[in-house]
Amino acid sequence: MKRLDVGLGERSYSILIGLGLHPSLKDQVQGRSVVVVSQAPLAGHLQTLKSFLGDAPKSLTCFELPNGEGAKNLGELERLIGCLIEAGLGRDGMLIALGGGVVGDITGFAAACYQRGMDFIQLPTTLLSQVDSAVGGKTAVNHPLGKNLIGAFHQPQAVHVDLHWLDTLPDNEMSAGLAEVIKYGVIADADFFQWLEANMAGLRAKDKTLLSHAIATSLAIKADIVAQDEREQGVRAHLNLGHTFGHAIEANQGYGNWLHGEAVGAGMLMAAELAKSRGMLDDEQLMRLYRLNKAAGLPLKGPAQMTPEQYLPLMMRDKKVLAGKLRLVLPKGLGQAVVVSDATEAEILAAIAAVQTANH
Ligand SMILES: NC(=O)c1ccc[n+]([C@@H]2O[C@H](COP(=O)([O-])OP(=O)(O)OC[C@H]3O[C@@H](n4cnc5c(N)ncnc54)[C@H](O)[C@@H]3O)[C@@H](O)[C@H]2O)c1
Ligand SMILES: O=C(O)C(=O)C[C@@H](O)[C@H](O)[C@H](O)COP(=O)(O)O
Ligand SMILES: [Zn+2]
Repeated sequence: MKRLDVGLGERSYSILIGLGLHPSLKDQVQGRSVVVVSQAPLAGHLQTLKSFLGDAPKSLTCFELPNGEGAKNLGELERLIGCLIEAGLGRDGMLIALGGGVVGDITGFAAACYQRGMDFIQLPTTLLSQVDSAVGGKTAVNHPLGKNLIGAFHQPQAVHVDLHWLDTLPDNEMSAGLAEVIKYGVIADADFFQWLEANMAGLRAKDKTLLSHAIATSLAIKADIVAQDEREQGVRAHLNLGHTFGHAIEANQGYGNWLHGEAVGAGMLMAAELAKSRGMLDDEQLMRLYRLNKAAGLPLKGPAQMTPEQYLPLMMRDKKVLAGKLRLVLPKGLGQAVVVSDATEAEILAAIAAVQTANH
């Protein structure tokens, strides 16, 4: 079992990564009224969780969210809050998110809102949620006009990562998670990027030793950044590499038609093309990113029907926009990132077009 700590003073918590659930999870729910939020594909894992918790909770209610990104909306949030009220949850209750980023983000937001704030635990079951969304306290639902536009910063009490959960995860969801893993290499760790180049096939084959290393390295980077800048006033923006483009793709295509990780994968290439045009990335570094995304099974282009011009208004809804100016995260070589606020429309359109016409 590996343990990492997210150091946020009184909001600090631990991340436990291993095969099987850690006994401390039982202590965390002991004697409390619990609502577990999950989805249909997790039915087997939900049964295992219920058996593991046994009679530790005072009561346990299950709430099933519909499948897919389309469920991360205000209507489902209202339905979930209705379930909490009917289950008689008070502020001393506990929410558990058993699922991927969709379950984690909406459950976290419900925990932030319900009775003005209650505890919740993240049990992330997709690779993406294990390396990224379960940690850091960004909680949200989508608005039809933009991703994650309604949300709050609200940290979980604990994050438990059981590698067994990934056994049932479909291949395209593994690839989506690998996009965020690659992101950490690009923004913060050139050695990790190189390690990913050497081990991508093994990761896709779900080798547990490799996955454990990739998850722990990713979360160590994320925990360090979040501890420095919980509310994204500075360095946390680096975790958004590729997302200004990627969120535009998700909103344009209709939520769920492009997976978040797929859109981020294409978005990272667009940011990298822009960085190359500014001399911040050389040809070889750019090619390495294309090759690594390809090895991860990620798309190497944005949606064919989406024109570069269609990206711009959606990108302007990004939460990093300040004083009406778009701020973009760009790679600076491999292993570092910077935020720029002077990218012109022409540069952005050219970067998108470069990805759309590249032949890799
Ligand atoms: N809060 C953050 O910091 C943060 C970070 C990254 C992404 N996100 C958000 O996360 C969401 C994407 O999360 P995701 O990629 O986990 O997608 P997801 O939550 O939609 O899960 C993908 C699919 O896999 C199923 N599934 C989950 N675990 C499974 C398992 N073990 N076996 C079989 N099926 C399983 C789910 O039911 C779902 O159908 C997006 O909404 C994105 O905006 C948030
Ligand atoms: O934790 C962060 O900070 C991130 O940016 C992680 C991203 O992978 C994640 O998709 C996040 O939800 C995007 O943030 P947003 O503020 O653009 O919604
Ligand atoms: Zn993301």
